[in-house]
Amino acid sequence: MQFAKYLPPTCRSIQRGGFSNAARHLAQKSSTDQVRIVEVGPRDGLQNEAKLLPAAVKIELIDRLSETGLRTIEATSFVSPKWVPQMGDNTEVMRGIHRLPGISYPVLTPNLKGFESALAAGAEEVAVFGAASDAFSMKNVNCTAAEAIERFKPVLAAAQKHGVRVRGYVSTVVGCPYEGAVDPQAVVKVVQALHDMGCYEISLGDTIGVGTVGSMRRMLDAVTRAVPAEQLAVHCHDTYGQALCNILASLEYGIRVVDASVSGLGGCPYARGASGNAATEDVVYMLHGLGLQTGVDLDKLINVGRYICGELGRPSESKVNRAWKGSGKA
Ligand SMILES: CC(C)(COP(=O)([O-])OP(=O)([O-])OC[C@H]1O[C@@H](n2cnc3c(N)ncnc32)[C@H](O)[C@@H]1OP(=O)([O-])[O-])[C@@H](O)C(=O)NCCC(=O)NCCSC(=O)C[C@@](C)(O)CC(=O)[O-]
Repeated sequence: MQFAKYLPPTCRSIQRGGFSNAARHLAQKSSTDQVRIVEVGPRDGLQNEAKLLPAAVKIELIDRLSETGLRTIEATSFVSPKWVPQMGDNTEVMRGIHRLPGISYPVLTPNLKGFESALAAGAEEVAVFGAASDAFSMKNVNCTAAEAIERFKPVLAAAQKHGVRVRGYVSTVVGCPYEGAVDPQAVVKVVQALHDMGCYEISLGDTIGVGTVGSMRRMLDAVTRAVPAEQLAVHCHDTYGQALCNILASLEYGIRVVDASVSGLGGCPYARGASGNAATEDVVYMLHGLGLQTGVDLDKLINVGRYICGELGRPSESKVNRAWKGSGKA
């Protein structure tokens, strides 16, 4: 993958009076603010791990995450097992987890078939996933971005009938692994379509983690003009180490829902070379440092990260988790 093509032609200086001023302002103005973290490790994380884990481990992971104070835990996806074999045990996982009151366990559903299977497995919230680039959409769901939107219409109709909440995703919001930089207006088009069809929240995915504060701001300037920040979330992969900066930039726009993956698990099966999401431990540490509340117990989360990394046989991608270990804190 040629990541250099995502860099802006000139290195723009930080706008709006500087990033640290903006962050200070944010912390002062919003000290009582709550940020909801959408934990995507069991789905986005494990869908791209080379090691196939048994359903029992996934269930244990979700149950342990449920004890950390997280309110949304994306559990699995109802996609074709030929496309993503790692999620082939979706029904077993959904039936096995111990659902706690006040916690939502959404699952991904690309089409009506997926929605019907998810419903049968007891899902009460689903997510449809579109993209701002046709090339990525073709690789990911075998149809164009516009065709994917058409497939979502019956899902939304069925969800409404069954009282199921629907979240929307837009992938490749700043860069596509096949097309390069993405025009913010292409993002607006998909966000608007998902909003109009009834998604209660739309998560903006920097799928391959090439975004910078500059490109995120250009995208968010356009998107927040079309849909209120209260109905948006951000989903930042950390390939270039920019995820936390990009999340902080989105907070400046009033976004208060952040997707993250425990210990930075995962990547995207259709974006070779992309690393996992921002690690939940690192996101929580940053948000708490800003005086924002998440309701998440960082000590417990650290232990969940260690549990799943132990099962996968690899070190945590979370810097906070590694530092906690070094400092003997947990
Ligand atoms: C969407 C399809 C199914 C289209 O795949 P297709 O081959 O075009 O589908 P089709 O309708 O032609 O059906 C082909 C076969 O798939 C079956 N099928 C059809 N639908 C389903 C279903 N729901 N569940 C199980 N099976 C299904 C269907 O029954 C049939 O089975 P056959 O007759 O050959 O035995 C496929 O492309 C697919 O499953 N893609 C999955 C892609 C995926 O999971 N990607 C990762 C998630 S997105 C992501 O990670 C990004 C995100 C959200 O995190 C945000 C970000 O970071 O940007």
